[in-house]
Amino acid sequence: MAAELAGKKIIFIVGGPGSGKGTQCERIVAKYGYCHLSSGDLLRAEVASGSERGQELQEIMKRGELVPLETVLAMIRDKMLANTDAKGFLIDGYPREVDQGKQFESSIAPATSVLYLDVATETMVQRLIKRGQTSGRADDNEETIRARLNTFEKATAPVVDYYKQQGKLYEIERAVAESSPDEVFAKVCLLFDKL
Ligand SMILES: Nc1nc2c(ncn2[C@@H]2O[C@H](COP(=O)(O)OP(=O)(O)OP(=O)(O)O)[C@@H](O)[C@H]2O)c(=O)[nH]1
Ligand SMILES: Nc1ccn([C@@H]2O[C@H](COP(=O)(O)OP(=O)(O)O)[C@@H](O)[C@H]2O)c(=O)n1
Ligand SMILES: [Mg+2]
Repeated sequence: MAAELAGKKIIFIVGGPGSGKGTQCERIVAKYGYCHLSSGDLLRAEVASGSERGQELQEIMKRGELVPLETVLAMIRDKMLANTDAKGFLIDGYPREVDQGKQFESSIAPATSVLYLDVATETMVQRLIKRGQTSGRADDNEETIRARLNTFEKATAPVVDYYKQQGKLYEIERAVAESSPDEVFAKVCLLFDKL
């Protein structure tokens, strides 16, 4: 447990590729002042740095596979410890596996809540193909999108059940998660207003 993070709200933001995690995190930051840490963005920053580690990460991400647990956990921890004045943290796109969640909670701090956006696979495919037209992301192409969805189904879907059993899950059900960002955010606020 990192003492500097005691008492901080820590919310895992979980959902498939293109489920709207980043879109909701932007709105949560604007309204509630949390620190938004997107694991995908942290990894892309390492890739953009041109480091040798970045090149290795890029290869994994282009295959839609998961990078080593220790790598992404260390990146998130460093960023949290550099932002201890934040009132809370949004850990976007993490955990990707149950073990990642356990490692985070034992070595950094327990998660206060887990926000899950449930969106249908084909909806996510269409959203990401559209985003890919402007995002410039190396993984927003149909082949990698399908690989990421497969990774999500196999490795990350169990994370949802794990935190549901722990009573920590706050689910945005499909009917809402597939509507507009405003409607999703209205439901998201019901969680953050009571934290
Ligand atoms: N209709 C609709 N589209 C959305 C919503 N949220 C996000 N989108 C669109 O879906 C695409 C993906 O949204 P992101 O917020 O980047 O999704 P993400 O979960 O962060 O995706 P990854 O970073 O790839 O995991 C974007 O192009 C958004 O415009 C929503 O609530 N409704
Ligand atoms: N905890 C994490 C987060 C992202 N990643 C990698 O980074 C990529 C981009 O993550 P992201 O959250 O921006 O996008 P999605 O994969 O969710 O669509 C993932 O596809 C993984 O290859 C990872 O391996 N482990
Ligand atoms: Mg995102």
